[in-house]
Amino acid sequence: MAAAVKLTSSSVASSPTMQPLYLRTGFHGSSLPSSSFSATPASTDSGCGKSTFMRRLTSVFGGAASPPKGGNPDSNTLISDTTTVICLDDYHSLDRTGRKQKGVTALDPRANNFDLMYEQVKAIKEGKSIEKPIYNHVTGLLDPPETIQPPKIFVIEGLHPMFDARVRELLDFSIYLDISDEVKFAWKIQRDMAERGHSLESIKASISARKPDFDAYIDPQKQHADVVIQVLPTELIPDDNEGKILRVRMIMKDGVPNFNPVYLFDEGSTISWIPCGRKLTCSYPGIKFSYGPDVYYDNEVSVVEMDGQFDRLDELIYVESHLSNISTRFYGEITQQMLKHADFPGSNNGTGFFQTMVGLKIREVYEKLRAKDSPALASAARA
Ligand SMILES: Nc1ncnc2c1ncn2[C@@H]1O[C@H](COP(=O)(O)OP(=O)(O)OP(=O)(O)O)[C@@H](O)[C@H]1O
Ligand SMILES: O=C(CO)[C@H](O)[C@H](O)COP(=O)(O)O
Repeated sequence: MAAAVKLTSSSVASSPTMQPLYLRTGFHGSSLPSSSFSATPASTDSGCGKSTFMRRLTSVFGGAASPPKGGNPDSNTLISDTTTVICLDDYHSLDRTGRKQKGVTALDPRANNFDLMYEQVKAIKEGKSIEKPIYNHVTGLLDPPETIQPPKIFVIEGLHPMFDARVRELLDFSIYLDISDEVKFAWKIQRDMAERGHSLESIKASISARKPDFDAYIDPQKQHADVVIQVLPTELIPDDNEGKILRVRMIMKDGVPNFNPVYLFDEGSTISWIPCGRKLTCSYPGIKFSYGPDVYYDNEVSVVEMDGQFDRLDELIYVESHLSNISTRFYGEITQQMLKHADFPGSNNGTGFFQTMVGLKIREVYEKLRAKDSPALASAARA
């Protein structure tokens, strides 16, 4: 089963930043059905946290992810025991020079080969290996292809995981990381200025140059996602302009097969909860959770929201125990995952918390699909 997760991050798919991440899982091998599970952690723009989300996701399935052994050192692919994550940048049809000559950005559909993307995602779901191109981010060139074998869970992440209707149809689950302009800017500064030596002007220019195509081609994909993780500035500090405290909303489509939205206290009601006090340590400005039904792009959705940040991750179990439909295998699994990756960006706020929950949801969707195809195999996998 392959899950195609698209981060319209997150992705995985920047002002309002969206990154698409696609996760697709597929069965292969003679004893397995040819159908596959595909999920897409949605995609967002560059620098919106797709990679971080992918690391949380693959960790839920166990095993470390690494590039294909003995292959191109600039491969964008990550392989672990059960999951293979491919980056849709590999379907750029124009290299860096070609885009410059034609005056198009990588976000423009004309710079991407959607026919090949569709054919290859379909082939993986059918249990066939593919010769996938590689876009080399170091040289800006298209390198010779690499062989991708069909994994159990196939994740596609990048800018356009939900752009092409044919590819969308193949996805078993999809996620979009929707980062607001303010937050995207703060993250870009943190990484590109502090860590990569870029100037403030060049970061602003790069965001502005991408914005028209981002709004035209990337952002609209979020309407197709099963889950959108929206990252906004806090509302707990009036006129906050630091962008360090975040308000994060997990928007979950109702009625998605094999997926039951997470809820707080009482399913379907509208809740506002301040968990700070004897069981949860909170420093200024505190933490506020909200939950309730809503409508998003004409779809009925359930939304869980967290504004603020955790002081102590070991106390997270208190919050976890008040959430339901979280798809954990044992009491405290979310807290355990958060503690395991305490050094990842966003581990003290709703970004890490909700990304972890989405990882568990993808695992559950995968297992349910698998159980339908082969009940015996699914129970063996859980054992
Ligand atoms: N949840 C978060 N909280 C705070 N900062 C974050 C978070 N996620 C990502 N960042 C910041 O954004 C940067 C980029 O994260 P990451 O590498 O995961 O993004 P990406 O979308 O994969 O980027 P690219 O596509 O450019 O490789 C991180 O170095 C960090 O500074
Ligand atoms: O949006 C991007 C990745 O998500 C990149 O900008 C795109 O892939 C082009 O790459 P490069 O900037 O290395 O030429």
